[in-house]
Amino acid sequence: MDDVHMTHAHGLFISLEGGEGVGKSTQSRILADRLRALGHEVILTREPGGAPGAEDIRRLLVTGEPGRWHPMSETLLHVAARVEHVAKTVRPALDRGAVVITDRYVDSTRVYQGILQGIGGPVVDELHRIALADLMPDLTLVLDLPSTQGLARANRRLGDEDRYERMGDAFHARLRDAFVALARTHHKRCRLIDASGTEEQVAQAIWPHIQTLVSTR
Ligand SMILES: Nc1ncnc2c1ncn2[C@@H]1O[C@H](COP(=O)(O)OP(=O)(O)OP(=O)(O)O)[C@@H](O)[C@H]1O
Ligand SMILES: Cc1cn([C@H]2C[C@H](O)[C@@H](COP(=O)(O)O)O2)c(=O)[nH]c1=O
Repeated sequence: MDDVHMTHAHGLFISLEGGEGVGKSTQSRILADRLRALGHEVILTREPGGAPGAEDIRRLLVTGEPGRWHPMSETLLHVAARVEHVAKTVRPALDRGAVVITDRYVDSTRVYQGILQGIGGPVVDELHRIALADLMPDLTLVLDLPSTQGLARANRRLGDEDRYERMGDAFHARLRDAFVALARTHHKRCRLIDASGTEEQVAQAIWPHIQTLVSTR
């Protein structure tokens, strides 16, 4: 079942999703630059993070040992970070008509915690309904790349924020499959993008979807 919710009135809400190192940050930046060049106000943000309290929570999630949290604690930390992010950054920007581009959002919780860490999709969706009033992106770009290639890219620029990268090869292979399945399930909102080309090729694959979205608003 698809899940398009139009719970904001003015701006455009775009999320980028996928496994580690698929190019979400790179493509978010390219997209923001292109939209700004057309005169749009663009807020480029990320999860976990994107607001002061959410960035504090991010440190708890992306550093340390892979098993440091119970999966439910981990889920609640991501939801708490998202509440701060949406309240302080996303909603105010959408309310004044800006384009918000976020590097990860609730689909990451659905896949990482809901599927891979066993919390269950319905539990994640219920938490999202309670805590975020079901706010969903207008468009989600799911970047797809074999997990070994993504991890090789990600490992080139790792600092100490490597907790998820250390969750193992099998975890990351399953992650890719889960994102592809999610994109197919939520096909009205999601676009599956082949992320194996150059930065420019991937950006060219993304742009027509953005033009369609902007022209229909
Ligand atoms: N199309 C591409 N081809 C080759 N390298 C790329 C491409 N896109 C991004 N990279 C490089 O791969 C690395 C990871 O890219 P990026 O940070 O954009 O990915 P990400 O999906 O945001 O990663 P993470 O989920 O780990 O934060 C960076 O060093 C970036 O320069
Ligand atoms: C939003 C969100 C994120 N995660 C994980 C996925 C990533 O490994 C890290 C964030 O690191 P990035 O380099 O900024 O992509 O957090 C998660 O497990 N659940 C979530 O909801």
